[in-house]
Amino acid sequence: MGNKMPSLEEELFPSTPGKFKIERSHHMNRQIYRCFTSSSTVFLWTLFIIALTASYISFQSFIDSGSRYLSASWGGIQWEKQVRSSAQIHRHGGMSVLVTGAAGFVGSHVSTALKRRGDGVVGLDNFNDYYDPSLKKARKALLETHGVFIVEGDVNDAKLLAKLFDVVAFTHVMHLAAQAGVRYAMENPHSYVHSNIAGLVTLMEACKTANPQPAIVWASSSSVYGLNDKVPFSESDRTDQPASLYAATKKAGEEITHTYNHIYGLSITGLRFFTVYGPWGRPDMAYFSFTRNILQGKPITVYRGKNRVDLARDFTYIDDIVKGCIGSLDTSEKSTGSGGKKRGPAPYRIFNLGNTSPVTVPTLVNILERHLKVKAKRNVVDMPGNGDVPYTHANISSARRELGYKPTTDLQTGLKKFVKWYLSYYGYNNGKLVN
Ligand SMILES: O=C(O)[C@H]1O[C@H](OP(=O)(O)OP(=O)(O)OC[C@H]2O[C@@H](n3ccc(=O)[nH]c3=O)[C@H](O)[C@@H]2O)[C@H](O)[C@@H](O)[C@H]1O
Repeated sequence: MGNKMPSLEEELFPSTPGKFKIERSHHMNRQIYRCFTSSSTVFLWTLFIIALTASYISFQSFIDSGSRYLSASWGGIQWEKQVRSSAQIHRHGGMSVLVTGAAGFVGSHVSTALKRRGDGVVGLDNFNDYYDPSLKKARKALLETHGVFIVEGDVNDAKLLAKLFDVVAFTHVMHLAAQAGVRYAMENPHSYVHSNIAGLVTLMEACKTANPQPAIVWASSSSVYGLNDKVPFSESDRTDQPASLYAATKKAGEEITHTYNHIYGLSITGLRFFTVYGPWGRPDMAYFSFTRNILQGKPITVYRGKNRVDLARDFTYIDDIVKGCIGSLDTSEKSTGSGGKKRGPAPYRIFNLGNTSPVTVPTLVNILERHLKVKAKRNVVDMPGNGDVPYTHANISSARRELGYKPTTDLQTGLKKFVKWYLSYYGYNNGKLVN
């Protein structure tokens, strides 16, 4: 009877202090030990899992960056050095310009002109095969002799754009990278969405985030006038009736850039180019492909409009366009935002850059025949419903007033220069192929 069963409380907290001490400390030690061993196990396991996750993530990013450096042609100390040196400004009050589409027709000419007068220029081009990439490589090689470095990459590559803005505080972006061509849009519609819409948005995102934000000048197109039949075309005319997907993406570009101007304070100038031609031009364009076919004795297809009316274009010579581009860069005011925040209103401008004297396509062929001294084999067909418009004619009074734009080259003179370049580039001597 004397052996009373200890209560739970007594077992845990016995009344004899010494015992309590011993018992308690012994018990507590066991508890603490148990507790410690279990929490240390958890702790160690947690540490182990964190370490494992961290090493997995860093391994992944190592693989990612490794493969990026292996597959992409950008990045690294040497690359950054080339970018910085190309962006170097060599005149007082000069600018540093990122030229997208720098290996393209207009891009290569604008880049050369900027570099010549002492501005910093970094090119960006994806060298796609819409037309012979060897012509783009040749333009690149020529630009290198002028000290312009072209980064091989796409405007859809946000990481590359961020890197470029990280390496150089560009004051301006001359955005000329695009999927060009009116009729090709029926063959490959998605390439227009990829370059002219998605690529433009990616570039705008990079520009709005950049600090300082650059001012942007970019290539829209005369094709935005679409079915508008009020001539000459003025910037305030209707542009809501595009005749091709190409035109629709350029018009969308005007709206997209307007949004970035409105929300983020980006300074925007959109240039509506009118059928630009000249040396180092685009082989997909009529004057270029006609020249090739005439010299090779192949027939050319000349489209004709409704009621047998000849098609006509306000053909504009490349040097005039370059002056318009540079005038736009020089007069564009600064963007007002920084770090993605607007600080005040910024300018939003649109200009026609044309020649103001439309010429019919058959007249274009006559001029080429004279310069080439070869008769064309013409195949005249009714214009298929492929996105073409019958006639373009620019009213350039805004550009004249605000940019000092004044075209000086007529089609006859401009084509003479083109033919001279064509013959020497493709190795013709007196019209005969020499290599
Ligand atoms: O101003 C623009 O915004 C656009 O200009 C240019 O488009 P277009 O004016 O269509 O130039 P281009 O193809 O040289 O055809 C010229 C004429 O030849 C006719 N044409 C064409 C090909 C052919 O085989 N036969 C023919 O008669 C044809 O019907 C047309 O009447 C740019 O390519 C474009 O990217 C965009 O920048």
